[in-house]
Amino acid sequence: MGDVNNGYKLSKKTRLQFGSAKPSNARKSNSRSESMPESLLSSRRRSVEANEGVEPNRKHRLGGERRGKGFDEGLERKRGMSAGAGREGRGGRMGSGGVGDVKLRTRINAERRLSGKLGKMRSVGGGDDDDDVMLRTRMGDERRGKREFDERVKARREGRGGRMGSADGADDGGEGRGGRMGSVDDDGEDVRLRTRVAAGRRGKREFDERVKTEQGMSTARREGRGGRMGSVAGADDGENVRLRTRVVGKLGKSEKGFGKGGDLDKESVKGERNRRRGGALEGYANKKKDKKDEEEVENDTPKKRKRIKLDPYDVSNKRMDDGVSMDGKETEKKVEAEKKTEVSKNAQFRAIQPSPSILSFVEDNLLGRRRSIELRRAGYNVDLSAPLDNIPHSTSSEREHCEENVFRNKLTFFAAANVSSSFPPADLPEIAFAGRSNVGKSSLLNALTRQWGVVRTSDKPGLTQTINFFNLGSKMCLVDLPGYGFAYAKEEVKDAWEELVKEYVSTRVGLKRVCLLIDTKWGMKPRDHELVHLMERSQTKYQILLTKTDMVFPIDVARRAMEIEENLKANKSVVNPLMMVSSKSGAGIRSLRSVLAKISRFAKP
Ligand SMILES: Nc1nc2c(ncn2[C@@H]2O[C@H](COP(=O)(O)OP(=O)(O)OP(=O)(O)O)[C@@H](O)[C@H]2O)c(=O)[nH]1
Ligand SMILES: [Mg+2]
Repeated sequence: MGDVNNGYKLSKKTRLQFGSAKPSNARKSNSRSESMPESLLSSRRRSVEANEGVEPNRKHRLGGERRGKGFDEGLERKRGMSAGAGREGRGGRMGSGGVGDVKLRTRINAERRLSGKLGKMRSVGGGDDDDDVMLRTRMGDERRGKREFDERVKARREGRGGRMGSADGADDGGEGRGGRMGSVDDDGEDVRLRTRVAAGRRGKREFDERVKTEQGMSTARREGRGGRMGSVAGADDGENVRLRTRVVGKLGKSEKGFGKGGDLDKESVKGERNRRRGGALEGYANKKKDKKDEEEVENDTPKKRKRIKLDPYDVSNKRMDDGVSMDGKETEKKVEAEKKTEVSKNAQFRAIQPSPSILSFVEDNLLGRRRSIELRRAGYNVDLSAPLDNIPHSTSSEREHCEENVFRNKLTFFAAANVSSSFPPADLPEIAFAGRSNVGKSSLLNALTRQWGVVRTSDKPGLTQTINFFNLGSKMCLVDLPGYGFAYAKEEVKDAWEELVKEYVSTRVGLKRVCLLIDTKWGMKPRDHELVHLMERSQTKYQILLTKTDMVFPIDVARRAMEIEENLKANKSVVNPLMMVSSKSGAGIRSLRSVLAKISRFAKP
């Protein structure tokens, strides 16, 4: 057993180290081979065991020398082959050094073949066996086949055309235009494959030609040439129908889009489409149409449209100008209505055409709002209070005396009454001044007598709360009445004032005239009319005085005067003319003095 191991080890060392053996390696390998199982021992060992009777070491040495000699010869041959035809792939074998080496090389070659390196390897040792022969034959065939293939490709690139045939196969009857890649072994399988590929190319080519033709025909239809799409292959079968459908879809047009002259085999396309859908849509459409017809037959009367009923009190659906009453807006609308009424009254007021006498009176007395420069041009000294009550173009720095002698007397307060029983005895002709609160009654007394400060005045309505009697000398008595209407006083107090005034103007003996003061800006109010009716009933002479004329335009002063005269022209107790005054500017004061002086002059005690 130890010889066998030594023979195995020595042959390997010999191959690697040209036959030299080393005892140390033998010992090492011996110890290793003892553990090697019997099944793994190679045929090489068995051949060594066949040389029994020879000293193992000597046999090994002789064999190694012989093998070394044969190896050298094989190596020389191999070098020559490698430099010549061996490199060109013609094969060739290296010589064998011995019988044992044949199987070893065979084994090594088999291992190398398995590793895929066979095509490039050369046999190290000699010795031919069947496997190597077959292997080399196959390798040579492959090399030849590759070489021939390369030659064909080269010839084709140089433009010689033709087809790439197989190395040893027959031509399969191709068209010759396309050029075919041949296989090394042109057997039946290759023929079928080429046939299939060629058929696929022909199919694609025919499809492209069809598409091109149909595109040309569709262009011709657009240009009005009409015509019908035919089948490229002749018969109009299902394949052509599908093709046209694809072409139409590709062009982005339905068959209807080709115009009236288009004869695009609509039935075929429609049939194809229905065939795809299975006719389900058409059946559904027909059923729906039939059902609609039945409903129309049953209901002869046309359907009524649904009308949406709107809630008139629903604010959310209403436009703003619908006039719907909304919370908090009723009062606003009332105010707006009143404003409209006021606007209409103002419009009526502005439509009044004053009489020429009134207009001339207004202009002569410079009534209405005037500018100071205008007053200066008229010769009045604007630095004085109530300048228009002065003499125009006066050189005196002081106020001239009143032209009416009666008004040159001193104004003296002598009685106040809040009830009728408190009235003083009527010894002098009395002239009373009545009107709404804050209309300027007390101010007018001061302006008439030019004695400012005798009668108390205030911008606060309701200052005068009793009937105040003033003597103007011994000739005349001036009476300041409390106002009526709005005042800063209690309602019952105001009612008492009104009753007292009414009693005084209706029952007072010695009352020669009641000057009813009316604010020029606002005109007569209902309470003014009440007092007018009362004086009409009591036949008390009254005369209308427009006050605060300096607050409005002259034309409006004339309009107001005209308006009041028109309203009171039917009254019998009213004394004309209507007087227009301004305690502030003094306009119309002199005219009023003249009127009142006549009363005192002609009044009987
Ligand atoms: N611009 C202007 N203001 C006047 C005129 N007359 C009076 N006033 C002012 O009107 C306000 C009221 O004047 P009064 O004379 O107190 O009025 P009244 O009628 O006596 O008022 P009662 O005593 O409350 O009834 C005062 O501030 C005056 O200055 C006028 O002709 N023009
Ligand atoms: Mg007063």
